Amino acid sequence: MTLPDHAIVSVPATTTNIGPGFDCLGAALSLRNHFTFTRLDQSIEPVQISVSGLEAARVKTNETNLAYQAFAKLFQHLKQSPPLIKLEIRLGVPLARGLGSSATAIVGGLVGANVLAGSPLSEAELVAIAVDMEGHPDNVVPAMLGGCRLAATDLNGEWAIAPVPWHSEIVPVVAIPDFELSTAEARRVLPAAYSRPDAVFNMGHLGLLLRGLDTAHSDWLRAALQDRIHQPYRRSLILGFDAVEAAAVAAGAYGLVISGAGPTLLALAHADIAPLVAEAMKAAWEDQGISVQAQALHLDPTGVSVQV
Ligand SMILES: Nc1ncnc2c1ncn2[C@@H]1O[C@H](COP(=O)(O)OP(=O)(O)O)[C@@H](O)[C@H]1O
Ligand SMILES: N[C@@H](CCOP(=O)(O)O)C(=O)O
Repeated sequence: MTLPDHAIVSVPATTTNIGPGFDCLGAALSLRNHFTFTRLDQSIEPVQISVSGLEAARVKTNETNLAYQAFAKLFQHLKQSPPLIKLEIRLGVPLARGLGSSATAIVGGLVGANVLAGSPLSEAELVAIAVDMEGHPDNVVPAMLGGCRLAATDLNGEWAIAPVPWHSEIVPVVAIPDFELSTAEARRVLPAAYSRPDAVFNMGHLGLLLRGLDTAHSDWLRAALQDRIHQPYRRSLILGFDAVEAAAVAAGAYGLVISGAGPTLLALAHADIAPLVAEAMKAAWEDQGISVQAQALHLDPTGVSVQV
């Protein structure tokens, strides 16, 4: 069998948690990173990496690059040496902002390696390795599969993944500030255990959110976006959170949550007012002296895609 020498892998950004769905709910968004893998016959280095686009200078160009680490991990899983490659990365997803940039790198590297290896692994096997590398499923699952997804383990510890219907009138609006917050740092502030009232609060709100996303029932959505598992501990890491939340709600959003581990803030809004909500969030954050990019996005239905 002749193995492919080339693969262009495109992976969407993701927004996760969406209020009460900590570490289990996430949705793919209409921003993408591209990873081009080309097999080399000869090279002094195992990988030659170049990065272009948004904040390119901040991405590592040696073997510690996360996309390359994922590429090498897949060959390690196959008990093979990774081929010599050139890896070209084109960035459209801002780094360390709570939009799943690390998940794009993990999914991009694993899928690129699988293509160059002749596609020996199934989608489910790739998802399992990706979750293992990322440490939680909510980014890598929608990055791989597209849409909004809920992921939980089954009785054997395998991932049971359900698509979450998302009403077309509900628009995700993101405000992306010009400062970073690493996911590892934002996880360190979380408690190790929670009270029964807090657990019950989040179970009820996650259930309500799933029904609200399906129906666009505004009262359910307004109530559902509350959370007691991560946001109470993280909001103080995000200067301007209260002002941006107040502005989004005043402009008519159903509510505002931290996207992933932050610092990007995500409002859900009816399609008719989404651009106004984006403007209000941007103005409120700029009033705090912070540069911000705000935009109404849409859900990415596709997930990872490959051109050989
Ligand atoms: N396209 C990429 N290629 C290689 N590594 C990346 C890429 N995007 C992100 N990373 C790595 O992931 C880190 C950010 O991960 P993380 O703190 O989890 O933030 P995010 O919320 O964006 O996933 C970056 O500092 C970088 O090391
Ligand atoms: N559930 C995770 C999600 C982290 O997402 P990221 O996009 O910030 O990497 C968490 O909340 O820690």
